[in-house]
Amino acid sequence: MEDKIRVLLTEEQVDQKIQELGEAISRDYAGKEVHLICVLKGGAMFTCELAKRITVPVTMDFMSVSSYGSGTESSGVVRIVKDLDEPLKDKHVLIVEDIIDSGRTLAYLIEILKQRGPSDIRLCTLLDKPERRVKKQVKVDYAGFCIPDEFVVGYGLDYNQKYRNLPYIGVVEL
Ligand SMILES: O=P(O)(O)OC[C@H]1O[C@H](OP(=O)(O)OP(=O)(O)O)[C@H](O)[C@@H]1O
Ligand SMILES: Nc1nc2[nH]cnc2c(=O)[nH]1
Repeated sequence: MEDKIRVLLTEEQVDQKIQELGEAISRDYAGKEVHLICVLKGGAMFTCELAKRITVPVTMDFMSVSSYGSGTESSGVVRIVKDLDEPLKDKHVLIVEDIIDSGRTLAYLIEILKQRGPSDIRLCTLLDKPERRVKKQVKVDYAGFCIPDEFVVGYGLDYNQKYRNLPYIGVVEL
């Protein structure tokens, strides 16, 4: 059965925002190389679109983490399913996520990546749900949109593994 999806952010709004983020990142990293870390699976589409709009030299790596949780809640106990291929020593690391919700996944990830000796670590997310934050120490350097506490899909985000391919952000009307 098809779910009913209400559009929250159109494809044009998302494209425009990614362009702006790409420009801001290119300005801030002028004269440097930025090492993008894509957090799979949700971060894949956003990372690719963002990378296309960054004008400083870019390298990319991919990581997959699984957060033990029930339903739509993450628990903060995070397991690395696929680790990075490259070391982070002396790199300007930019973690790219589709969404920060409780902040549990990122709080854990930032702690383990810091131990690998990067020059600096920043965080870029397409969507932020600040009202939901449990881990207040997670500081978002680049946020596309702050959204209300609704379960969203599209642009990499899934509902039971579906809808990651939607070119817009929507809410599944249950
Ligand atoms: O701030 P938090 O409450 O920790 O939630 C955010 C995390 O949840 C989503 O991933 P998910 O576990 O759904 O995996 P997926 O990207 O493979 O779909 C998202 O990509 C973040 O990694
Ligand atoms: N698909 C999806 N995954 C999430 N993980 C944390 N918040 C969300 C959300 O709103 N949608």
